[in-house]
Amino acid sequence: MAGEHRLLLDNAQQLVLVCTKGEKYLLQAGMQDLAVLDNASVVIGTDGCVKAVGHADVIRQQFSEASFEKIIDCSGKCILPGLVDAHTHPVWAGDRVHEFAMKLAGASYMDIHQAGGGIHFTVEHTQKASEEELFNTFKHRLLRMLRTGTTLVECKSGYGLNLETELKMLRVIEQARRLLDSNISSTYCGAHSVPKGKNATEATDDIISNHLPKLKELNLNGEIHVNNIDVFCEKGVFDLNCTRRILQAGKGIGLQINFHGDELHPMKSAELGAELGAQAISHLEEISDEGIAAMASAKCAAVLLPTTAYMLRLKQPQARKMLKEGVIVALGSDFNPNAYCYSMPMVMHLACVNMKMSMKEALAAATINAAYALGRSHMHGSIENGKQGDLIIINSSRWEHLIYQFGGHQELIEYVIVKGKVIYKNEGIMGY
Ligand SMILES: N=CN[C@@H](CCC(=O)O)C(=O)O
Ligand SMILES: [Zn+2]
Repeated sequence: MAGEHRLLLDNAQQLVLVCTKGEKYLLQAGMQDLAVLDNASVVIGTDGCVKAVGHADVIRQQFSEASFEKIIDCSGKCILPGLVDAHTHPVWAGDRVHEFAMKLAGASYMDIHQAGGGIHFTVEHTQKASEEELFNTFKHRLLRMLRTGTTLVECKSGYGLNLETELKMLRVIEQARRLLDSNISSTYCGAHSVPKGKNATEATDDIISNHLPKLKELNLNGEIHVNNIDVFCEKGVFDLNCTRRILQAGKGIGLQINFHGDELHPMKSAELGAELGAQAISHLEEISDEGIAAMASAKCAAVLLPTTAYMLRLKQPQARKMLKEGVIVALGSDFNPNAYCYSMPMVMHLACVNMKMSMKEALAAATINAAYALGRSHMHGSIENGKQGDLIIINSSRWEHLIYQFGGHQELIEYVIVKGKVIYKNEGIMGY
């Protein structure tokens, strides 16, 4: 094959494709057969998409007449798809390190929330922050995520609660979508908490009558691109009825339903999500057996968040039961001021140790299935012809090291590539 191409990744020890037949997601059985090639190469075209994958000698022969803007020798290294983080809250001002100390001393997440801290604390600071300040900190966080291998990330609003600040957050997400290399799925989460001075029904009415019509207008005229609608469906926050009303209204303006459910109390959120055709539901530590069955048959992805269960010492979500019963299991970092973790390699490690997933299951959950949870698995989540050329190269001869070396991703990840362009190269310590 002649012609000009953007990138050749030559002769990797292992090339982890994840899947090969255009699967939109992998269920438990498919996760066991994760597609991995030995001594393999990848070609990315000038449009940023994958043009060829295969054994190195075959690719060399096929492309002997071609020219490449860049060639990377991957001998002894592994190539994996860019990681997908299916759940983050990355736009905010004011950290909550003081609350971490309170939780270590025994306070629960809800104790702090009901005393006016938690999300309320972050809302107060985010409302006061300028758009520029929010963008700068958000940018820094996205760059840190990229360095840990995340190339597609879901980003929520939800620390504004009033229309003005929610829109400020969504504009910040939009600016990043336009200016930075990260691929972003944007989520309106105005129902993240009940704002001070309103009850849940009043907040629900405000969202449906004022927030969503404005979002629809801004989405239509292209000022912002919001993809998903989210609600924190929880005892003392938004009950099932308010959640249903908000999600239905969001779906009515064309947003995918992707919400927080069954985290601290059993709420029947999973049953509701399945009924409403939700693309995904996150947390699910308290899901019912009926909820698991309903999500499996509705093909509604379960976005499990191992950092939250770990930091809040919650019971672990039942990953094994969900996998066994045919639920599409995905992973997210839940990066937020409560769970300060950017790293999907660490999330996969926690999923393996605490939720008893295998490394293959964790990788599928952090790639193709996380992309499915965002409705993006036709272009992301695996290395297949026609998909976006988002990849990471690790300096190890076995891909499992990305999960095994807890916290070792900083040294292991040598390149992060988005649309065939190297956007991060780890140069190591000076002089070594
Ligand atoms: N549970 C609700 N929302 C977040 C926490 C947000 C916060 O505490 O600021 C979560 O997914 O864990
Ligand atoms: Zn969350």
